[in-house]
Formats: sequence, C-alpha cells, structure tokens
Amino acid sequence: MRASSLFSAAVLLPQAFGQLGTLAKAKGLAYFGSATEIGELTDTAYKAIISDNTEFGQITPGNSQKWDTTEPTQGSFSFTNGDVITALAAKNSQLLRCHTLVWHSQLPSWVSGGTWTNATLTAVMENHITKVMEHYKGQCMHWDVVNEGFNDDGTYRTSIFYTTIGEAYIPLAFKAAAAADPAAKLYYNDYNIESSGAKSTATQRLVKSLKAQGVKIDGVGVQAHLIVGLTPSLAAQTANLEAFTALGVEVAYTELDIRHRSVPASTKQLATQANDYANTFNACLAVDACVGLTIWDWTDKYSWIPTFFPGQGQACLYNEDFTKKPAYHAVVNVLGGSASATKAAGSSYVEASS
Ligand SMILES: O[C@@H]1[C@@H](O)[C@H](O[C@@H]2CO[C@@H](O[C@@H]3CO[C@@H](O[C@@H]4CO[C@@H](O)[C@H](O)[C@H]4O)[C@H](O)[C@H]3O)[C@H](O)[C@H]2O)OC[C@H]1O
Repeated sequence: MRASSLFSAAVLLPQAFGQLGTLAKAKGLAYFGSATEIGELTDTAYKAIISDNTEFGQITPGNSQKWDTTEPTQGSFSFTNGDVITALAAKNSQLLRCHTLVWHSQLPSWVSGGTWTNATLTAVMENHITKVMEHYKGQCMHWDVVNEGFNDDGTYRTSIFYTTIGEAYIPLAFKAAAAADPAAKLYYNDYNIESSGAKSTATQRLVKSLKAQGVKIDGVGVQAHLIVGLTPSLAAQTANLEAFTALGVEVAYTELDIRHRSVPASTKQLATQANDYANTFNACLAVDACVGLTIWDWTDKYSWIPTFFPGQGQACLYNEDFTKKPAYHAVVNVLGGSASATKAAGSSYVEASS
C-alpha cells in the first residue's frame, strides 16, 4: 500500500478537499493532470480551470511538441507553441509530461516523404530528439520518446522510421534522449495496451530488450483511449500494469478518455462511464509504480474524439459547458474525497445534474 494512502485526504488537506490533483497526491500518486493546447487557452474560463494546480497538478501539450510543429522544415526549429504550454506549467507550478519525439503521425512531409538511408534518417532523428530535448531541458518530468511503435497484433508498425532503420530506431531514439536530458524520465507510449494481449506483450518485449541492451527506459505510458462499457476490468488493468512494473519500469495512464460510441449519452451510459473511469483510477492506485494519470483534455468542449471518431464523444470528466459528469464524482470518490465536499470547495465550478 502507498504510505500516503494510509491517511485520509480529509484529515490532511481540508482546504483543498475534493480537488482531483490534491486528492491524487494525498493518495500517493505523483500527479493527476490533463492535456491542453494553445488554442484552448484563449478561452478564459477554460484557462482558469486548467491553471488550477489543485485540480491539475500536471499538464501535457496535446500537439505543440510534435515533430510537425517543432521542426516543420529540416533543421529549422520552432518552439513558440510549446513554450506557451511549458510557461503555463511553470507559472502554475504544474508538472510537465512532454509529448512526443518519434511518432509515425503528425510528421512534416519532409520526414515522412523524404528519401532516406539508414544513416541519414538516423542522423535526422537523433538531431530532432537532441534539439527538442535540449530546448526543454530541465522542464520535462517525462518525455514520450517513441509513440505507437506497434500494431495491435504486436508486430512493428510500418513507419518511415521502421522501414528505413528497422527495429533499431527505438533503442537509437532512447539513447539520444538519455544523452540530451539525463534527468527526464523516458517513456514508451501506446494505445490498446490497457490489458493483456499481443500489443502489451510486444511492449513488454521491447522494455526487456532495451534493458538487456543497457538502454535507459523509465516508463511505459498507457494511453487509455477507452470506450464506455468496453473497458478492461479493474483486475485486467491491474494485472497488465503489474506485468510492466515487474520489468523494472514505472507506468502512467497518459491520455485517458472514455468515449461513448453514440451521443448524446443516456443517464445509464453516463453511470457506466463513471464506473469505467473509477476502474482505471483504482488500477493505478493498486500498483505502487503507477505514478499518475493524465486525461486527454478535461472538457468535451475541446476533446479530440468527435473529430477522429465521428458520432462518438462525451469522453471527458467535464461536459462542454464545464459542468461535472458522474464520472468526475466517481473519480473524487476513488481518490478519497466526497461529492458534497467537492461541491463546497469547487464553488467556481458548476455542477451538472446527473
Ligand atoms: O488535437 C489532436 C490531439 O489531441 C491528438 O493527440 C493524439 C491522440 O492520441 C494519440 O494517438 C491516437 C491514439 O488512438 C488511436 O486510435 C485508437 C484506435 O484503436 C482504438 O481501439 C482506440 O480506442 C483508439 O484510441 C489513434 O489512431 C491515434 O492517433 C496520440 O498519442 C496523441 O498525440 O492528435 C491529433 C490532434 O489533432
């Protein structure tokens, strides 16, 4: 059991009672946080809530540190957008998860459509990692070094990196990352690794292989873009996290959202979603080396889901109008708070009827 979970949050932190970030820390997690992006920060009501470090003790830039933003043309780096998010974290004393260095998606065409040899693409990849990490050196608690390297069947995903460099692109990326910012924790991050299966097994193989080669890897990021009613059980999620931590790495839920496959959701579906969120939080709390959870934005107003999965949505803890869902209250409960105290302490936030 985590040492700090022996104490009640109500006893330790009465003034912040009911706030998710504060409650998560009182339960022994390093953080609870959310993705955010610069466009959203022009919404003053949104900005006030994401800036509340008792609610969100950590933030992740949803897009601003991706390759197409940071190195849109070869050798020409732009940190303008990412710096807005890192400055927000610093101003609000929030931890920062940095996302992401090597990914098949959101690549500029000069990378994805370039003509490369193993040597030239390796040099380009290493230079990208080095320059981006050096810029943010000392600011990133975690870096998602490689994102989504596997297919669901556990084979390597075809990407410009895999087809040009082969499996070696992953250890090469982690080595470059370790050299660029030795203090940052280095993560492999993927989806559909929330329970056992071919992709989770492949990820475990990767961790073992990196460790056997003496390559630094500190954590596995379990994205957890889940579906209401189809999320793995608490036991399945816990066993899966433990399979990773048994290999000597920490784990984190890095992009949690739980979407309804059709919207608007019924009262019953919202209750199922609340139960699903509770299971994932409970799984993290059950595993000592599960360090935290990040939701992939906190309000349906800015969720990526409806754009990528048309017809689906309402995946976040807060509704579009910033009222709280049953899932929010379920999370408060799991983290040892109480709904009535949440309402009293969170007076600037409006309650949804559920
Ligand atoms: O503004 C948005 C960003 O928010 C967005 O961020 C990425 C979202 O998630 C990560 O990549 C996606 C993970 O989910 C995959 O689909 C899964 C397919 O299998 C299903 O079972 C599962 O439920 C789904 O989640 C997507 O294909 C991936 O793209 C990625 O790490 C984030 O950076 O990126 C696009 C921006 O426009």
